[in-house]
Order: sequence, then C-alpha cells, then structure tokens
Amino acid sequence: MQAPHKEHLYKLLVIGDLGVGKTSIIKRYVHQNFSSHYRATIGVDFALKVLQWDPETVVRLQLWDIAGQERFGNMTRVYYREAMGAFIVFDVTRPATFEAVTKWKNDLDSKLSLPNGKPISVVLLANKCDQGKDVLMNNGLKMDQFCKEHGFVGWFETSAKTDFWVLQHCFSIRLTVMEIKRQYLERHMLTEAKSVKVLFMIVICGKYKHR
Ligand SMILES: Nc1nc2c(ncn2[C@@H]2O[C@H](COP(=O)(O)OP(=O)(O)OP(=O)(O)O)[C@@H](O)[C@H]2O)c(=O)[nH]1
Repeated sequence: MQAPHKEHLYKLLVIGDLGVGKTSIIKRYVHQNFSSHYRATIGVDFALKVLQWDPETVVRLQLWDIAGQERFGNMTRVYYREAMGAFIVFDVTRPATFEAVTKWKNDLDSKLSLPNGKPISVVLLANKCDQGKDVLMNNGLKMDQFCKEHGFVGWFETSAKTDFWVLQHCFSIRLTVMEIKRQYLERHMLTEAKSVKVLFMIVICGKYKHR
C-alpha cells in the first residue's frame, strides 16, 4: 500500500536593504547560480523551492523577494500577509545595512503576527562574507546577543557568490521550517504533547537528512 502523500505550502519572506544580495541568495538556493550583474528588484519577485521533506511529505517554499527600496514604501504590509517565516539579509561590508536590520524587523513585527500575537520566526543572514567581514568583526561575539535581544531565531554567514552559504543556509531553512511547523501546530490548536512529538520527529528527520 502506498504511503499517504502530504503537501505543505509555506510563504517565506526575504527582506533587507538595497543590494544586500536577497535576489542572489534566492537564485543560488533555487537555481544554483550567481551573477555579479546588479538589477534592482522592483516591488516583489517570487521563487518556488520544492523540498522532499520525507518519503511522504513535500514542502513547497514560496520565497518572496521584496525589493530593498520597499522599506520606504507602504506596500510591505500587503507583501507580508500570511508569511510563515522570514530571512532578513544584510551586507557584511556595509554597516548601514546592518543598522537597517532592526528597522526591517520592527516593520515586520508591527505589520504581521501569529494569531496568538507572537511574532513570526526570523533568521538573520550576514551575506557577502567572501568580501570581508567588517560588520561582523566590529560586532564579534555580540551577534548572538543581538539576535537574542531582537528576537531572531539565529544568524548565519552566507555568500551567494562562493556558495559558502549552502550548508548553513539549508540548515537555517530547516530551522525555519521547524519553527513554521510549530507555529502551524499552534494555529491548529493541537495539544502541546502532540506538537512536541511532531516537532521532535521533524528535528530528527532534519538532522538525519542534513548529514
Ligand atoms: N561578492 C558578493 N557579491 C554579492 C553577493 N550576493 C550578492 N552580490 C552582488 O550584490 C549585488 C546586489 O545583489 P542582489 O541580489 O541584486 O541584491 P538585492 O538585495 O536583491 O537588491 P534589491 O533588489 O535592490 O533589493 C549584485 O551585483 C550581486 O552580484 C555575495 O555573496 N558576494
């Protein structure tokens, strides 16, 4: 007898200042390529990544690539709607883009929350780490503290150019998906015992597949 087939569709946001590499990260993740040619995103762009989560489950990640210039616009509320998780990206060579991270996070938290009022889970990506790490050097070990204080699930160094990000980014995608799953269970008001059991299974599957 064939195992039951389950499909989940999750909307994930990728936000951050102009030119930090949001489109490049998505391109690398979805199409495994990179271009040094810069063309600013206008409004929003979309990409779909399909993950075979386990033999019975397919996870479709709908990635919303929101233009950096939208931080100054009114459209973000519309774009954020029904997102289950987000990546906020900054450029490690440009400190101003790191300073903007809290503005993006505040914008997100003020416009989108879970039905229980809690903020959605957000992972911070320190991109262009192939070009130096000015921001990280200046912040050093404080990054963990920064994430804790500002409510990020975690942070990862990435490079869409050299592909350095793949392992860690895949992990962060998994981390986000796990968190999403938890939120999904919360939304559907399953008992805590059940949700812990399911979460535990997801963690085990994620670790197993990641090795
Ligand atoms: N060296 C290096 N360059 C990168 C990296 N990621 C992106 N870039 C370059 O940075 C520039 C901007 O990248 P995009 O991906 O278009 O940036 P974005 O955040 O989508 O920009 P907006 O659409 O304006 O919001 C491009 O020239 C990319 O080639 C990286 O990891 N390393």
